[in-house]
Amino acid sequence: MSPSMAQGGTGTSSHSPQLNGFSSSNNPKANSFARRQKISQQRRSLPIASVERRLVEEVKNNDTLIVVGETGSGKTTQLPQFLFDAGFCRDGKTIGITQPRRVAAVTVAGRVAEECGVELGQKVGYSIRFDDMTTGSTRIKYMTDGLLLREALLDPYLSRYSVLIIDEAHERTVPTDVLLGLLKDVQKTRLRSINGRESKNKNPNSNNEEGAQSSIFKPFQGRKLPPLKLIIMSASLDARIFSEYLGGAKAVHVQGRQYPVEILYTAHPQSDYLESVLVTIFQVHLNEGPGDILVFLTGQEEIESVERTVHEQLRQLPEGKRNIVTYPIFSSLPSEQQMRVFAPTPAGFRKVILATNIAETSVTIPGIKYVIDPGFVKARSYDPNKGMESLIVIPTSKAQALQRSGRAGREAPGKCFRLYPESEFEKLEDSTKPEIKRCNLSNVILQLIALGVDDVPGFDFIEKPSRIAIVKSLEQLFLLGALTDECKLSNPVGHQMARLPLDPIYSKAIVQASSFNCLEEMLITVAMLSAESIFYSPREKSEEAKTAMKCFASPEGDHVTLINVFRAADEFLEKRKTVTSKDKDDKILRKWCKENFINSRSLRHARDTYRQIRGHAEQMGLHFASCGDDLLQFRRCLAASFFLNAALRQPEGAYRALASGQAVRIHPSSVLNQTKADCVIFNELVQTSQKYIRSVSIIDYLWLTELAPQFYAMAK
Ligand SMILES: Nc1ncnc2c1ncn2[C@@H]1O[C@H](COP(=O)(O)OP(=O)(O)OP(=O)(O)O)[C@@H](O)[C@H]1O
Repeated sequence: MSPSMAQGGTGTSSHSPQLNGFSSSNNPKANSFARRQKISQQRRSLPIASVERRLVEEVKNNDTLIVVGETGSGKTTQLPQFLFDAGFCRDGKTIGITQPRRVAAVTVAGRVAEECGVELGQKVGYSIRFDDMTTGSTRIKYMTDGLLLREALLDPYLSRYSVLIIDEAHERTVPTDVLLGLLKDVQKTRLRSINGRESKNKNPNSNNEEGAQSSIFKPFQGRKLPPLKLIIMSASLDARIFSEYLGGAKAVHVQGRQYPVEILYTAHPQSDYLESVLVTIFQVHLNEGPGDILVFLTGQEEIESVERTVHEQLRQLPEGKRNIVTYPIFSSLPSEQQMRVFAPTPAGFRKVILATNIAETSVTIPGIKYVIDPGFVKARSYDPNKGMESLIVIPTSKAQALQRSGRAGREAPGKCFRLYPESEFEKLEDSTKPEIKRCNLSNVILQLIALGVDDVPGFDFIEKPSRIAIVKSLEQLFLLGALTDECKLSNPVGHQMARLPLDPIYSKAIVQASSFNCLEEMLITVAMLSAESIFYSPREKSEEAKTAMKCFASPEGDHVTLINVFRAADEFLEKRKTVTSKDKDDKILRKWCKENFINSRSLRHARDTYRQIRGHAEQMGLHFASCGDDLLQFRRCLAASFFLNAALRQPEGAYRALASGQAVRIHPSSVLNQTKADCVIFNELVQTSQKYIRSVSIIDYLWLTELAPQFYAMAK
């Protein structure tokens, strides 16, 4: 396909190409005084600036407040500063703001620190898993919702906070939903600690008044705690649902947006949205004025494939028009690489950012004027009856489409190209189905129990997960040995599992590996499994890639194969002895990866993750050992950990997953694709044309009854 080919229907109006003279909002040479002036003027022009006084009054008068305002109106960056200025951090208290995504917490904190003229980590900071940029002086703290939930494990009353803002609540991530229930309770407990003061949310119709329901926490006996102000915030929120849940909380709407975003639809549905993405990128590049492009795709593989094709097609353009630089951003990309998308666009170039929904909410990426939205997202899906979680590509909701278009129009007017007809937009769901209704709950349940919630089905969820999903997850935790018969954390396994920031099945594998003398191998395995697609196979070199993979392939399966890759990279670096400079290491490793058809981004992610979980395991005092060449021991540990994902070969050649009874096949990317092992364990089930299992290793069927009698003795 020629990049200059115009495809009817995206509705772009033609502009004469203006390929030179791109400007970036982040000129590093700008004099700091001028920059401060500019920022202060920008702040004053935000829609939220005109309602500062009113918002502060509303927060003073209401313990819980819902704030809804257009994308880019200034909620995330300004409201915490208004509250700080109004004295909410007196007595050394902190204002905490949660974000569903790490990248948003980090970049917004950076922006607010700059607006306040302070160094990041002083008055303004952020805290995300494995990265804490706060100090004793931090008063405005951005963090992920998951991190605040973990903080609650250490301080159930979250006593350092005077205000907690749950931002982007429409995303309805599991941690956000759970936090809402917990924070309601923290508010009640804190109020009770000050002479049973009445809540300031006065709603005669509310059946959720303070005291109507008993606290999940033990009665508070101790010092008086200041009241907690709770603010729920989003651009695309059905305020009614939240208000009803939060005892009739008041909703405030911030009117207006800073710059308009023109929305364009295709005339017809697109049969191949990736093709349409490519056409639209080049159409914008060749026909529209200056400005960077943000494209939403569903995952790493798709992003990397579009990135390659953009570069191939660029070569076909006249020399003066090849001025595109591409940057990917997805969750498993190491954070320094994620941050590259926020850097100023090189002079004379147009930046094209290829992103998953990681860049959908909260972030402001300087320079973005055009958004291309094919309308799809990869979402978790869970079938509690089969106990199987999978990732599927589904259409976005209207709320997501709105958030995506809101990434343009933040510094100047923008355009959003939705690659589907307007009639399709009308058919989209209004909001995204809450994650808690479509994922395995064992992780969150383990955390709730660790927080002291005894009656998980009775927990005050904003929308209750199905009873069967709760029961299945409790059953899974019990089978993993995390819970006792009384549904308490077991000692020490359950407590150890709750301390590890991983899915329980992986926490169990790590705790278990310690007693199988193969902790090192299991840490590598879990780290490698956390990265998407370690092997990389370009279409035009698929035979070479297959040969390269054979050098690492183990007849025992994918887990040992992944360990082989990890260790080969380590040995290679060791031989080159380049530990003096991380940059040099990275460069050499990238070259090695390229030669061996390994995805260097994924390997770097795995190496980072390995270091982080190893740190946790060491802190917990787990017995650190390697089983060396005795991989039998390691495979027995795989069976003892992942026994819920075992499959038996059937006479006709397919496999049957033992826990769910589903017919599955080994994925073509597995090293065991051609083998005829009788019994295997796996880590992932993907549904494409049929059900495939990925990350597969051979085990002995008898190990299951020996090592997991709690399940296989029952199942017999
Ligand atoms: N890193 C940044 N660089 C430049 N401008 C920024 C940056 N962050 C924020 N801004 C400016 O501040 C405005 C308000 O951003 P803010 O994140 O507070 O809005 P919001 O209402 O929370 O939006 P959303 O609902 O999309 O999260 C942006 O539209 C943009 O003009």
